[in-house]
Amino acid sequence: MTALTVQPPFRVGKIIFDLDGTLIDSAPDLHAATNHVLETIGRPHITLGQVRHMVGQGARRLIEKGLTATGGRQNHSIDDLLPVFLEYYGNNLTRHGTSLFAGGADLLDTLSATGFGLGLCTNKPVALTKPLLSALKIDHHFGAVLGGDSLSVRKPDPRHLIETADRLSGSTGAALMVGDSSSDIDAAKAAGWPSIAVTFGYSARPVQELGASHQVDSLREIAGLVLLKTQPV
Ligand SMILES: O=C(O)COP(=O)(O)O
Repeated sequence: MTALTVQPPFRVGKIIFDLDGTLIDSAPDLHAATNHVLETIGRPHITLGQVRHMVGQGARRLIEKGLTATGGRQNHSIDDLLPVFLEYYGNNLTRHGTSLFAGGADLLDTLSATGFGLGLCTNKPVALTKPLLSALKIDHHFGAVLGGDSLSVRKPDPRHLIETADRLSGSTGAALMVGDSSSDIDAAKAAGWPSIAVTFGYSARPVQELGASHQVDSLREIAGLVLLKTQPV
């Protein structure tokens, strides 16, 4: 864990997680789906490293960035390419190796057992999020799951986080956001929440510049940090 100068004492009953780049390494399958779209319009493939920095603002933005990286938008319509992406990705959510980051399963088990209300707030379409959580066997931990299309707003709009927390039943008190990108941390700041940024995710910006309350180099650090600084309320 990297200690920052400001360390507010967490006192939260709810923890909201981002998905891609935070709990799961989904880049291999997002990479394959993006290249499938590019292939259908005769564009060259892009690398896994490029895709890692393109994830976090939903499927439309990923396709747009894939086009930009391979010659520009030109006359291609995202509306036409989105179904191609969603069909391929929906059929291949874990085929190329999408998996939990190290320590993810234990972390969720510990937090659930301790009584935290856990929510998931991602910019991924919700219809793909739920089967992915099931495939990775972590769906039962989350009392609320919101995707990028669940509301009319999405991260970095704080209402996406706040609504996720509000839909958690049986837990009260303030919430903590755990994420990897500026969308996550900006949304938490706008909501007035503390946040933990993971350093192993997909942020295009250096994580220390995101302004999170804390940052961690592994999911394994979070239980100790949260249990140390919070009492579920
Ligand atoms: O960009 C996406 O599809 C999802 O990204 P997120 O899970 O980091 O919000």
